Amino acid sequence: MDVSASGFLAAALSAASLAVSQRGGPLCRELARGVLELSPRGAHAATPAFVVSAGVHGNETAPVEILAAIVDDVLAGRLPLGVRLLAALGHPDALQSGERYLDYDMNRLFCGRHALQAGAREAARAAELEACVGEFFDTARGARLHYDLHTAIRGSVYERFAIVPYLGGERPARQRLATLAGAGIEAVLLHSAPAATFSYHTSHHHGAESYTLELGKARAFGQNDLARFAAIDAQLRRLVSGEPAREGKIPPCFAAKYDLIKKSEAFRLHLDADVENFTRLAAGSLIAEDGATRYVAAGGDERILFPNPGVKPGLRAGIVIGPVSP
Ligand SMILES: O=C(O)CCC(=O)N[C@@H](CCC(=O)O)C(=O)O
Ligand SMILES: [Zn+2]
Repeated sequence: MDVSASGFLAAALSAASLAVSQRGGPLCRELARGVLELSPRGAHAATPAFVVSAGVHGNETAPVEILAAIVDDVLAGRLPLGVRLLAALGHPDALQSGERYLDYDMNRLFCGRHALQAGAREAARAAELEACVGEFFDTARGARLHYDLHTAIRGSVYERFAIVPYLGGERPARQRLATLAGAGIEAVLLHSAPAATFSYHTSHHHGAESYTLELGKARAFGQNDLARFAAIDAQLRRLVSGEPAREGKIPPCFAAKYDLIKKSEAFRLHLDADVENFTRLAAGSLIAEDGATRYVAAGGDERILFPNPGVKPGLRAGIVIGPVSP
């Protein structure tokens, strides 16, 4: 890592305990490496419980810098705390090496899926994070919110977008979409099936209002232009301090139609190497093929999200999406 880290981030990266004064400030409990629970004095069961995670992928560093600065500000008394906050730096070892993952994509290992990849370093960490959020939400009787902060490998037609985990066929309330817009979110993808992601885990197993937030392009520590993240930073600070969230105009919504699954090493993606997320797919064009399986665009404003032929066989190599009304 080529930037000097301090406070919460430095402690997580070096696997050291964070030295926190417990006098007067919020109550502070370290649940695991890089996982800190902060509670205002006088918090009770109905106090809103907010999980903010970042760095589930080790190459996505801007959200980590933002979350770490917020935690440091709360601990130093520069930002008031109005909720119970669980701040989680997802994968400190991958953050150290600047890689998306070390052995296996951790955002495919939640909902107990880690048991199927027991040898992977991410399996143990996914299980640990599941235990931390389980303990955190266990006593929460008020609002439960989870923002899992990411950045994307590619550029995007919509620079900042939210992914709503599958809600069993329900649509998120319009007010929730307005709150995402207030965080600078320009488009929303609704998943159409369960997944083994962190946001689906907290939504499905803990009844949280959960999102994966894609906030820009993935860059290494020291190379982020944090001004591009000002809207999410401001919204997080409002939510953490218990102020009303800012709302904006309902963003365009899309739904996942199907995943491009890389079944074998024969998988070929037939899109430009630099194609952006949310690029329209011309009707009838060949998107990808994998042996005898051919993925052809159906038209009707179909678009591509997260195309990545480099994933391990068995995993998602892209999502074909289409517009839906919010
Ligand atoms: O840029 C990419 O190809 C991947 C960015 C990323 O990490 N996205 C998340 C989305 C999770 C979800 O579908 O909720 C991921 O792939 O894990
Ligand atoms: Zn990610």
